[in-house]
This record gives sequence, C-alpha cells and structure tokens, in this order.
Amino acid sequence: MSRKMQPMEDELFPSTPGKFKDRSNRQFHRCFTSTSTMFLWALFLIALTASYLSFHSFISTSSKYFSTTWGGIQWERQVRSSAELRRPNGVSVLVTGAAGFVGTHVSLALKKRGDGVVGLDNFNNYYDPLLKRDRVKLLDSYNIFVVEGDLNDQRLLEKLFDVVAFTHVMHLAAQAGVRYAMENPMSYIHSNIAGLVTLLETCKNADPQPSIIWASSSSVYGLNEKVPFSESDRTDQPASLYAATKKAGEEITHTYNHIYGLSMTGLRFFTVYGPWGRPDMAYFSFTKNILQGKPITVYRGKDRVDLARDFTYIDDIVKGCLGSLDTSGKSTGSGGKKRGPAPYRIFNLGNTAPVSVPMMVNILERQLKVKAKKNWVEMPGNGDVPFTHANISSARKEFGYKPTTDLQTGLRKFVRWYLSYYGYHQGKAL
Ligand SMILES: O=C(O)[C@H]1O[C@H](OP(=O)(O)OP(=O)(O)OC[C@H]2O[C@@H](n3ccc(=O)[nH]c3=O)[C@H](O)[C@@H]2O)[C@H](O)[C@@H](O)[C@@H]1O
Repeated sequence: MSRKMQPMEDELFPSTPGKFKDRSNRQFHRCFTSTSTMFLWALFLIALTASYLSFHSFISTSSKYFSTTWGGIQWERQVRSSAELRRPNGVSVLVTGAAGFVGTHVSLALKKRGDGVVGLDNFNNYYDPLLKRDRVKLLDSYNIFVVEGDLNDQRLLEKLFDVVAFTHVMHLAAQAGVRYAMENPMSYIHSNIAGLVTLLETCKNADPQPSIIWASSSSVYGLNEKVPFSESDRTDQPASLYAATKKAGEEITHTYNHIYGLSMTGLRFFTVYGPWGRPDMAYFSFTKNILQGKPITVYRGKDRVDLARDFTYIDDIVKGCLGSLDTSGKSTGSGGKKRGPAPYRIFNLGNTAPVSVPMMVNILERQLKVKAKKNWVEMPGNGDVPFTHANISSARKEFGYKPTTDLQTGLRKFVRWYLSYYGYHQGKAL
C-alpha cells in the first residue's frame, strides 16, 4: 500500500523545484480531471442516495396510508353490487368514513331505503379499530361493501369513480375530536385538509360530477357568544386546530363550488351521540368508567360554571344527512369545467336544547344505576368551548329537519346498546 502510494506522492510534491512548473501544469490538468471525475462520481452517489431515501420514505409513507388491497375483478364486482339501486330514482352514494359512527348509520339508512352505497374507510387507530370492524360486519350483513383505503389515495378514488358513476358523495371521514388536536396536529391536516382536497380533486374531474354533502362541525363557532348559533354568525375564532380545519374545509369547498361547479352542502354537527358511538367522546368514556367503578373528570368553566352541549341523537342526524342529500341539487361542471352556478349550502344540525355536562352525567348514573366518582376540574385551555346551542331554522326550512330525541331517551338507547355490545358480567362492563 505505502509502496503504491509513493509514485503519486512523488508526482504531487516533486523533489526538483525547476521542473515544478511544467510538471505541475500537466499535473494540474490530471489533477483537475481526476477531481472533476471524483466530483461527478460524488454527485452521482449523492443523487443515488437521495433518490433511494425519498423512494424509501415514499414507500413507507404510502404503505402507512395506502392499502394495496383494492382492485381486481372480484373487488370491482363487490363495489358494483354494493352500489346497485333497489328503488326507482335511487341514488348511488360513496360514503367516506363508513366504518365511523355517523358513517355507519348513514350508510345503513341509505341502503335500507334502496340506494346504492359504497363505503370507504382507512380504519385508523384513533380509537379501537375493532369497533370499526364490528360496525362493518353490520354493514356487510346489508350488502354494503366498505373499501379499505385512505382519502389521500387519489388513484383509489379515481378507480372507484371509474367503477361507479356516483351521484353523491357523503363525506364523513375525518380526524375527529377536539382535544386530541394538541397531541397529534398533523393527523388533522392529513385527513381534514389534504384528504378533503384529494377527494374534491377527484370529484371535480368526475363525469358526471357528484353532489357532495360533508361533515363540518359546531366547533367552527369557537368563541362565538351569540346564542343560539346561526349559520350567519362569526366563525373566525376557532378554539382548536380541529375547529380550524373544519372551518378551512368550509372555505375550501367554497372554492371548488365557485371554480368547478361542485354542489356542496356542509353540515355542522352538534355533539352527536348514540349506539355504535365514538369511545373518545365524554358520554361514552363516562359510561365505561362509571360501570368499571373508575373516576370520571368533569370539566367546569371559570367560576365553576357548568359546560353545556347541544347533544344531538344519531337518528336525528341521519335524517338531517338524508334530507340534505335529497335537496342538494346537481353539480354543474364536467371534466373539471364549470357550466353554471351550483348550490353551496351550510346547515346546523343540532338538537336546539343544550344540556349541562353534570346533567348528562346525572342521566347516565340513573340509567346505569351506578353513582359516578367525579373529579371536578377547571376546563383546561385545550380547545374546548363552554357551550353550544344550534339554531336549526335553515335546515327546517330547506328539508324539514326536526330533531325528536331528547338526551334522556337517546342515552337510554345508547346504554342499552353499550351493555349488549360490551356485555355486563358480575357488575362489570367489559
Ligand atoms: O359538536 C361538535 O362538532 C363536536 O362534538 C364533539 O366534541 P365535544 O362537544 O367536545 O364532545 P365531547 O368530547 O364528548 O365533550 C362533551 C363535553 O364533555 C366535557 N368533557 C369531556 C371529556 C372529559 O373527560 N370531561 C368532560 O367534562 C367537554 O368539556 C364537553 O363540554 C366531538 O368530539 C367532535 O368531534 C365534534 O366535532
């Protein structure tokens, strides 16, 4: 090794100064040539490494979100069969978030009245995915097929529109939960912003374009103090990132309506509850803890003021979803071009009867026949709002929306479902 190195050292550092210029010139050229070759090789290696790394991260990101389980003749057959209409003038609906709480109920209601329904869900683990799988078993028994995939997978969305000419999209997939946004902010951007735009891009290109009905949230009212909340009230003071992404959704859908003629209906849901509900919500987790003899945390506002919600029962929400779908009006564009103005609507879907959180706990205690162990805690500044109260006159006028279930009746139905689903053995719910 050292012997091989010797000539090169000799060349680079000549012992005869007189010959230095000549040799150094030649050497300079050779040196330059080899340096530039090395430089090119280095560049090549850097480019190779960079492309490997980005490909690798693309693969791992994609495999996190995109399932490759879709496609194929059998899959297409399932999608088509699920989308079959069983009533004259029926509609074919793509329900995103079909394995979710509202998505399951809306899918069932559409199917039961004879519409075609295809579900889409990414089965993420924000809460127990087993519950989602069980909801899907229920849907399956009604011949509703739920495709496993992510909203951000545009190829999948395009494929679905290739297989079925959906007349409507009921877009209920979202990262839900107000307080979780502080823990995992990017999941809200991924689903509620990026996912929404991917869906709208697909819908705008579809021919015919579907009408879109989608879930906004009462949380867009944020710190609004005017009660009851009307659609024309301020919504520029969100209290959580969740609320901000829902508000952004309202603006984003407006631009797609304006530029591409997509018919858009945004529904501001007010604290929806009921059987097959979301375990992250207070009424659900309180039930679990009360039955297991564990304490619950009840938030209170400043000066010990009770928090209150316009709790809305799932069956009322389903009626609102179907009513708004039936009156949504057509999109006017095709092939990404607008042909005329299309409807852009926003509706509150609430119960118009706020109930305080301690009262909700009280109802649960009576239904469960167990006293709750309550820890009273001042509402942390984590995105919560003190109260919500819907004015529903717009929805009533447009499609006869009229909630009929009070909290007591709705929670009774929820508790009955909870006990039958989780079981109740020796005084303990599983
Ligand atoms: O109306 C809506 O748009 C929103 O309704 C709910 O959000 P939220 O009303 O905060 O529902 P919960 O998380 O069930 O909380 C209900 C009430 O219980 C209180 N709470 C919650 C959790 C807890 O441990 N203790 C407690 O007192 C909250 O402060 C709140 O006043 C949903 O979680 C959101 O996804 C939805 O968008």
